[in-house]
Amino acid sequence: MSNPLIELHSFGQSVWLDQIERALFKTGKLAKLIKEDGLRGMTSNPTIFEKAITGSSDYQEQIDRAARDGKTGNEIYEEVVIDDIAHAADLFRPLYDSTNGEDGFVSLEVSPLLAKNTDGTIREAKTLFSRLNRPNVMIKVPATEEGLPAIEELIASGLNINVTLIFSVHRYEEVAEAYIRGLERRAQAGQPIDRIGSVASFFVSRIDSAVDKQLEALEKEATDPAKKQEIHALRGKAAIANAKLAYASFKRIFESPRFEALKRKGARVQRPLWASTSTKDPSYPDVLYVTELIGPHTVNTLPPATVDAWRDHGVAGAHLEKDMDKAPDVFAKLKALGIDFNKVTDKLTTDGVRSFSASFVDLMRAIEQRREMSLPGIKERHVSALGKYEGDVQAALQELGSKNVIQRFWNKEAAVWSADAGDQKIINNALGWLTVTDLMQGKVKELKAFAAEVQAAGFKHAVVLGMGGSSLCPEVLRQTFGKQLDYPELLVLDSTVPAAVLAIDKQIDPAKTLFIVASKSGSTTEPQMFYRYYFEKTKQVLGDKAGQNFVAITDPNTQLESEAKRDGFRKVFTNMADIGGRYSALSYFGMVPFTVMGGDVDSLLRRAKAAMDACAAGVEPANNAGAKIGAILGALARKGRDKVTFVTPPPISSLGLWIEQLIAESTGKHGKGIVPISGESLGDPKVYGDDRVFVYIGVSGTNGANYEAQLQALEQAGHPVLHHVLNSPIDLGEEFFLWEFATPIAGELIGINPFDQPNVQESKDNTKRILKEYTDTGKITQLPEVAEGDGLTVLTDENNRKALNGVSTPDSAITAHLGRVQKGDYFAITQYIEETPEIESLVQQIRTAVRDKACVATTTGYGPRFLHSTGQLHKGGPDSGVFLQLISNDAQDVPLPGEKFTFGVLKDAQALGDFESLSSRGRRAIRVNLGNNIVGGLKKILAAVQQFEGATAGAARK
Ligand SMILES: O=C(CO)[C@@H](O)[C@H](O)[C@H](O)[C@H](O)COP(=O)(O)O
Ligand SMILES: O=C[C@H](O)COP(=O)(O)O
Repeated sequence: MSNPLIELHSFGQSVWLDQIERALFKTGKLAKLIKEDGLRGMTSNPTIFEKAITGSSDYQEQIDRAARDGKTGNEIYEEVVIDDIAHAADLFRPLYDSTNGEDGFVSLEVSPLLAKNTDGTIREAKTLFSRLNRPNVMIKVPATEEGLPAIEELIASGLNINVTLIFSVHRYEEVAEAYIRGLERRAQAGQPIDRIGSVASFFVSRIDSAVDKQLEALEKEATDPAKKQEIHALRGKAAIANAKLAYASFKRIFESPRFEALKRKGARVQRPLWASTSTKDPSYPDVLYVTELIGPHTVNTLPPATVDAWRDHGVAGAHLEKDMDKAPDVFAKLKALGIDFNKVTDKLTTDGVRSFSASFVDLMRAIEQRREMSLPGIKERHVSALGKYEGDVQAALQELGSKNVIQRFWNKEAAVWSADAGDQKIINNALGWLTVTDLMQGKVKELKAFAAEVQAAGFKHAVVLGMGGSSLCPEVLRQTFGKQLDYPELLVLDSTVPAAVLAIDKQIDPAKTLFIVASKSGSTTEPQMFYRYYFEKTKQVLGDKAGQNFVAITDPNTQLESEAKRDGFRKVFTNMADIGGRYSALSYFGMVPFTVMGGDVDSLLRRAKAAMDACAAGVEPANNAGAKIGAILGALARKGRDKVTFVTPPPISSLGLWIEQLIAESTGKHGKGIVPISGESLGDPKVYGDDRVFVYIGVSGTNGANYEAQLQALEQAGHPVLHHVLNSPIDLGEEFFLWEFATPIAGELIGINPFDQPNVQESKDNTKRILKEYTDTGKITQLPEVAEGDGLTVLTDENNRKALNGVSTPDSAITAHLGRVQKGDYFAITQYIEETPEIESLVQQIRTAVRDKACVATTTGYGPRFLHSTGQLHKGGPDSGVFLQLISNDAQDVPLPGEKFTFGVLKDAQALGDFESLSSRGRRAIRVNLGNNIVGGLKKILAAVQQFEGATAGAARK
């Protein structure tokens, strides 16, 4: 009996298999298909690989081995797919050779995340082709606009290319043109063209699925039975008609004199390859897209079920060229019904890229998950070199054990931290974060559904409007993971500086932006103002639909919750009330923005869960990952090493922003506190006093090695050094939990309540008073001037002025201020100015100069952001801070709807309120007004600091 699969070849059609999985080789099934069914090639795509790799255990051993060898997720992916493609290509090689390169090809697609990136596609295609190093491999490139030039270039470079995701005849023709141009370039350069293989994968069934859906709706709407019938008759017609038109173009193009010239040099036609040829509508024959598309110089790539169906009951015949002239009628009828076919094919292209990308991302995440399981656990990745402090830390761990602190912590006993009834009330309502990871793991589905809704609504940006605990985690995640393909870009606004607001304005279109108003209390001034400002702007473009561009994250029953309901917000995420701001990273506050930006929330929470387990009640202090960090910080702080210096290289360099708030706000009170130092560059051991402990947190396989020598030198100089090596950036989930757990442990050891922030309110109250003064009088009282000149003005309160000893120029005021720094102090630069790369670089240069000249720890913080972070420590912590507040004039101010004050006035009030809080405590502080020229002013401050005579590490100063 003849085999219908083999018969297709006598009509000029090659059957390829649209499938790959390791079992095909292991069972010998592929070899059998080639031998017995005349299979002549094979195609893969990201969805096929995703199903193969995640759906069987065949790949696990290889992934585990590669992970243990230190390979990244991407390297593992390439290794696995390259192995499969190579294996298949080797099985097809005899056919390739015997047909002189006509058939026997196996295709591997470039990452679909490169579909809009011409250069990236070219680079990756060349890498894959050369790594495979086999003549019968085709690299698949999507037929996007950006894919077309890549196709031409790759053909010209001598690669075999399978062009995928072609839906329209117009795009098909562009693909053929790119192929021919590529060949012409080669021929002109005198290179051979007889061994270049290429197919154009024209997608079939998806056309019917999309058109039929529209026809079904129209049929439902139609009342006239004849009309209904006419519409019904068009179902299942568009895909084949479209393919026939593409085939007509194929013939015209490849029978043209232009191609004839190439043919004479050995060129082969670029065969149309029918893809997406399994039947989707069960009411159609299961071999519909095989029967109708049989013709010379074509390929049909069939999934296994269609191969089996055709073998079983396929009847071959030359149908493709039948009724070609009737194909245009189908489109004329669709047009008459109002169906825009171009729109259909455009959408199919976009959806096709999106769906391959989604498969690819899911696959990478699955590999990552598997990789994680084979990698060292938290314990093995944490190393601490404590030197002479080892005994102190052991004693602290014993103290924790004897007081049963860990079990009591998990039992949520407020008495661990305070005997005071007021404190206990706060603590009892602040420990929800301990178990929020479990809760959030149950909400992943809800979060992902929301992200899909946001994606489908076409938002280009998502902007978090919030402060401190409600914005810092999203800021870290945004900086770490960056824009994800097909998801809105995440931005965070946590500044009232007009230039910062304008910088966001410049980037977004309110009509295409999702605003995430994030405020635990729901009444914090800044998010309230941001909300008002952007709601007004959005109303101007969307009218009473503006609420659809807003979501809120807030506690139950807050002012924000009722406003969100009033304004018709798209959604309100009601967070758990028993989680304080700085402990809310793993709750809705961190996870909603992360999911909306397309982040891998599953993995992040899984990593947090692993950290939770490593801190569990049953794990004794010495082995308890979080308790150990807490014991080290607490014990060292008690020994005067209270400056925890974080070294966090890219890609997680922003992590310090988040940890800084957690530690400073939790421990900086009642004259005590641990001072987090983040973002300070590493220096020579001689610039550090004996008040430091260093914490390196880096991602394995990145640039950690660059820091090794410096960290070792610090260790040798007697500084305690902790190392945390993350397997990948997604381990931030682990860090979030670990530091949340460690900080209250350290707090217990130094004797404070880590869950309140008694002095934050004070600056907020000052701000309110100053704003009232402004609305009543139209101005803000200024601080007294100390010195003025060269564009800079130095201002401060009476006590500080006296301490500066009659200085007359800004330079001398700055150096005199530096002269007040003593051993064990920290120098804090608090800048209420916009953050640009140039400004940030100058601020860091000033900071480094201060550290190196005065030999003290330094911090920097953009206002008003730091008021919700290190601001608590500045006021409530030890009197070891020396402050340099920087302000400037605003080149452009931004009015606030419904208020008499502007963003600029609000920022000025916040800066003054902050200064007054420091002043009322007799803190050493000056303000420098940079005037209109921020960059110029910063350069002058830098020069002044550089003039400072300096100190040697640890030297006491007056
Ligand atoms: O593009 C090629 C071959 O070049 C195919 O692998 C192609 O990706 C597949 O046929 C389709 O993705 C399958 O689509 P569908 O049947 O799921 O609609
Ligand atoms: O850290 C928290 C900030 O002070 C903001 O508070 P909020 O979330 O209540 O607006």
